[in-house]
Amino acid sequence: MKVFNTSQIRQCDQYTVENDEISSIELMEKAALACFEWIKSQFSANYTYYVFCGKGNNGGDGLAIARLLLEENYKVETFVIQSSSNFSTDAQINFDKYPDSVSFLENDDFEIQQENKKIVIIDALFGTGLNKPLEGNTQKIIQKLNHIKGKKISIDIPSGLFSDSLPSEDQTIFKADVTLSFQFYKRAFLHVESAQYAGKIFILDIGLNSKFIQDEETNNYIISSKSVSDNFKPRDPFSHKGNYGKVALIGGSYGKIGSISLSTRAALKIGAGIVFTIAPNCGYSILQTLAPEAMFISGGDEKLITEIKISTEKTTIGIGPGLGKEKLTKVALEELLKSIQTPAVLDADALNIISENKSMLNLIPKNSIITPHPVEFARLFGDSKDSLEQCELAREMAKKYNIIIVLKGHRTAVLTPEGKCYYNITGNAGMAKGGSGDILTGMITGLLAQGYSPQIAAQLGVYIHGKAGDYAAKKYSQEAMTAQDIIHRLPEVFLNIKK
Ligand SMILES: NC(=O)C1=CN([C@@H]2O[C@H](COP(=O)(O)OP(=O)(O)OC[C@H]3O[C@@H](n4cnc5c(N)ncnc54)[C@H](O)[C@@H]3O)[C@@H](O)[C@H]2O)[C@@H](O)CC1
Ligand SMILES: [K+]
Repeated sequence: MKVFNTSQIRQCDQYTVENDEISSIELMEKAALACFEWIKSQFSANYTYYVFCGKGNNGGDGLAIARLLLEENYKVETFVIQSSSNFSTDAQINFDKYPDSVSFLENDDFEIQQENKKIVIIDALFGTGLNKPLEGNTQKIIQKLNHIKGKKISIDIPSGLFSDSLPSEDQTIFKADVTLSFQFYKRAFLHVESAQYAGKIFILDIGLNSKFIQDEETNNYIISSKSVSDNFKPRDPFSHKGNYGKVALIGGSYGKIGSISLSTRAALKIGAGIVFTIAPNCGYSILQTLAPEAMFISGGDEKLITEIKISTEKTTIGIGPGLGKEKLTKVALEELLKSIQTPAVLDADALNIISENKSMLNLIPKNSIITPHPVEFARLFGDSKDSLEQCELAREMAKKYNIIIVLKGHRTAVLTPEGKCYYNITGNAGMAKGGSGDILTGMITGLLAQGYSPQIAAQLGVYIHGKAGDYAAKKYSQEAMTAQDIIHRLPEVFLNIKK
């Protein structure tokens, strides 16, 4: 699913009005109707709705929503911000059509009866037309709204937030519980510094022109459930284990055998045919017990990996979880990287070793997948001022080193050597725990071994990992779920992809 910037969304709007049988006012009505239907499905008529509108098209949406609510006998109070600018053409039409009186706000002295707890505040003050951070009365109005208790819904985007950039710390922005956005994810919804204002995001299809959407180019995408199903390869009834690849997960050190055992189990559970684990000897009994389906290969020493004895020709390597950074381990990693010709997966301490020996970056085989979290990424490639800047740096590094970077975070992003960014929107805060990353490494390595291209293995891996995490949270709660629970929920994910 494509992510467009504000100017592309505006062009798409315009293209739709010029090429489809729909006028801009009809498009606004369609957008308002979609919001109204969503609101109706979630809230009863017992709520009082306070609708705050600006004078642009976002305000026009708000006025139309308020009218639709009134027409179905919901209790509605509508406010319009008084400003020197005129209503946009379509907002004026909706203002004229509004069947009740509205209150014009010159400052923040409006009242909302809070003893009646059932209130919904609808923010239709500013949308994608915001041209600078809010100040003066508009700023005060939003600050006051942010202190009022009630359900808060932003239309299209929280007022005060820009679609394509991140806010400064002192920027005033409406804090929504829910954002009902039209047709597309906005980049601001995909970065933690701005997404926190949007709450839960629902994308409402308002039928914008599909040819424009198909033809218009972008470098940013959402990994959709459809693209996952389209890329998924069901197992062939006539196949044998050799058809599903050979994996070697390499990692673990004394006290950190758990991490490589999680990777091993994830690789098995995601469908890899044959799985080896290369770990220090202290891991032997643990691994043979926790993952009896996998074979153990000694890493050469009791407590750390000092040698990696595996033919890399037909084996897909995933290396890093719990590996440690001992000098002998570093040498073993270096030797391994020099010997691999095919894409591998590098995580955790494998990346930390490379960040302490930057020349090793050039040893990473072409089209390999690295899976750093933001701190590991910064160690490898330097600091960034925020997550958007880090994402752009990752895009450059993916191109420069010809690798796929899975930048883990609130919304994990997969950056490709062609400069594309694929955001993952599955997953939840229950996954922000030790072990989640080890599992992701196992999953991506297991998918790569099964013949998925590195880019697709990375995309499927992050999507499936997040989705399994969502099933785990549903069953065990975000608080109580552990990384192992993510592995246990993989069956639900596969059964659903197949549906
Ligand atoms: N994308 C789409 O397909 C559709 C978009 N629509 C709506 O149109 C919106 C965009 O509308 P507009 O381009 O009219 O813009 P907005 O409604 O976001 O804002 C423009 C208005 O806000 C004022 N303004 C901008 N920045 C300000 C600031 N910092 N302080 C004070 N005033 C400021 C402008 O003077 C203007 O009056 C979208 O967000 C969406 O809600 C819908 O009507 C239907 C279809
Ligand atoms: K808004």
